[in-house]
Formats: sequence, C-alpha cells, structure tokens
Amino acid sequence: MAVFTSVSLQDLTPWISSFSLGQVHSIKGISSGIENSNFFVRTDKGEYVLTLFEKLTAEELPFYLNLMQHLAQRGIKVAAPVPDRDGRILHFLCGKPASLVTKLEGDWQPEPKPVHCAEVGDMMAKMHLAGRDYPLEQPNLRGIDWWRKTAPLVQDYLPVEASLFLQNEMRFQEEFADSDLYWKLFRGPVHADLFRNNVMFNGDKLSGFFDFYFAGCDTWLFDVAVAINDWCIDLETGELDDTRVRAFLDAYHAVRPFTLDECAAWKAILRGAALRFWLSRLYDYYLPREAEMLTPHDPRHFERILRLRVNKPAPELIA
Ligand SMILES: Nc1ncnc2c1ncn2[C@@H]1O[C@H](COP(=O)(O)OP(=O)(O)OP(=O)(O)O)[C@@H](O)[C@H]1O
Ligand SMILES: N[C@@H](CCO)C(=O)O
Repeated sequence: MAVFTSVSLQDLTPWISSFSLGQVHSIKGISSGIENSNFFVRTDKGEYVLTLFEKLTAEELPFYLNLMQHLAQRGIKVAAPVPDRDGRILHFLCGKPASLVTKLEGDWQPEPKPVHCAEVGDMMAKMHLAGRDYPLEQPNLRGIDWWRKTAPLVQDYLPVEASLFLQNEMRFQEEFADSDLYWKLFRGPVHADLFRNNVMFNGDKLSGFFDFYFAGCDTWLFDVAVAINDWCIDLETGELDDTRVRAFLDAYHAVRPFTLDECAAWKAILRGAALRFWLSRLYDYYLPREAEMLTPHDPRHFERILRLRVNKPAPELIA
C-alpha cells in the first residue's frame, strides 16, 4: 500500500476547477511507490497522475517540477507537470504539496532487452543536452556529501569485513572527487535514479521518464552509471550483461559522444553509483524514519554490485 494520504472525489473537484481540464470523473490510488501518495485521475481531457508529496516540501519541489517542465518543453519524453490557468505547477491538496502530471502510456519494463536499454541511453543523452540551459541549481542531495554523513551512521551495523570495505570505498571516492579528472567531467541536471521502474514503455518504445525527485546537478556520467547498474545487470548476481551495456552506451554515445576524460573516469563512477544505493538502502534498512510503513529495499543487492564493480573489469566506455 502506498497511498499515505487519501483524496476523495469531493476533495478533488474544487481543486481541479483551477485547471482547464473540465470535470473530474474518477480518482484511483496507485499501490506501488514508497515515497509519495500517487493517484490516477480521469477528467474530460484525459488521464493524469496526481502526486501528494509526503516528505518533500514546497520549498524543495520547484527544482524538480520545473526541470520536468523544462525537459518536456524541449521534446524530452518525461512526465510533464500540467499548469493550472495561472501557469502554476506546484499546488496544495489535503494539506500536502501536490502536482498533476501527464500520464505516460504503457508500463515499466521489468526484464529489459538491448532494445529497451538503447531507448533509455538515447533519451538520457538527449535529456542531458536539453538540461544545459536549465536555470535552477541544486546539487545531487544523495551525492558525496550525503555519503560522507551516512557511511559512519550505518557502518557499525555491518560485519567487520563489510564495514572495512565500506570505509575503503569511501576513501577511494573521496580521492576521486578531489582529482582533476573528476572536475573535468561534463555535469548538469541529472535524474540520478533512473531505474527500470522509473521509465515507461509502450511495447518496445519508450514513452517517458518519471519520478524526478532525486534529480540534482551531478556529472552526466553518474546518471549513466546509475542506469547501467540497474538496466544492464542480471538481478540475481549483479553481473553486467555486456550486450545490454553496449546497447545502452552506443545509443547514448550516438547522441552525445563520451569524452576521453569520461572513459578514464568510468570505472570510478560506476563504483560511486553502486555505493550511493548501497548506502541509501543501508540507511533505510537500519535507520528507518518514524512511521515508515513499507519494506525497505535489500541493501545486499548493491553491496554485491559494488564488490563486482571493484573486482571485475566493466565493459569499456569508448570515446
Ligand atoms: N507520469 C506517470 N505516468 C504513468 N504512471 C505513473 C506516472 N507517475 C507514476 N506512475 C505510476 O505510479 C507508480 C508509483 O510512482 P513512483 O515510482 O513515482 O512512486 P513514488 O512513491 O513517488 O517513488 P518511488 O519510486 O521512490 O517508490 C509507478 O510505478 C507508476 O505505475
Ligand atoms: N531506486 C532506489 C529507490 C528510490 O527511488 C533503490 O532501488 O534503492
């Protein structure tokens, strides 16, 4: 269950009248998702997704919502916030910040093939280019500063060997973040959480990216690495599937060629992307927030992935 705040048709009817969407016909809670309350809403004009933000505040939301709007206006396939008659995309409903976005067609792809990975690589590269003139700035709030604060909070819950592994990996990432190479990488707004369940497909055609609420400014390569570590792996073992990796990277490269610096940084960034989710899953597992209702994701999945990225060569990035 993931509707934390209930919204009735009676709540919605006066609210929707500030949009040019006609009458509202139905509202239906969406059971998946662990961060927000989401609903499918049908009006005279079609179907939309209503989100009530359970943790993010009205001060934090403009970066994400305006980014989605900016990308949609530049032809990137994303869930687009629907403006009301005054052009506003951030609202309040039932005491929570709320927004209405376009409903993407189709479903997410639990077992991606190379064709799906290529679609995601292609659209991600287009998204990075389209984000270059996005005027708002916000760092990736799950970037190295957060890793630095979080690692000491979780390491004592781990067996000694895993705790030492985590500390070594943090040292490695600290050194990498201080290197000239790191600061030469292209950066800008990135999704930073583009897992399989955050992309819709209509058949084999990508219909859009959604759930931008971990987006921030970081290296473009970090976004690529986060996606590769989910889209192009065997979920049981965490091993990379070379065919899917190539399909993803080639499609990305065809739109926005990788640089020699990015090729040199690739392995370190792949490790960083695995470390980020190991840490967040450890944090959610051992230090659940008050009133947390849902089962946290398994942290060992990303520990396995990180160990593989450290110990095994990854398919190379080619400039
Ligand atoms: N724009 C959209 N179009 C179609 N379906 C959507 C859209 N946004 C959300 N959904 C549906 O709602 C579900 C939950 O959304 P989402 O993944 O954003 O949940 P969340 O709780 O906000 O985040 P999290 O992924 O962190 O759990 C998705 O799996 C998808 O089925
Ligand atoms: N994609 C994250 C969840 C937050 O959206 C994870 O799998 O740990």
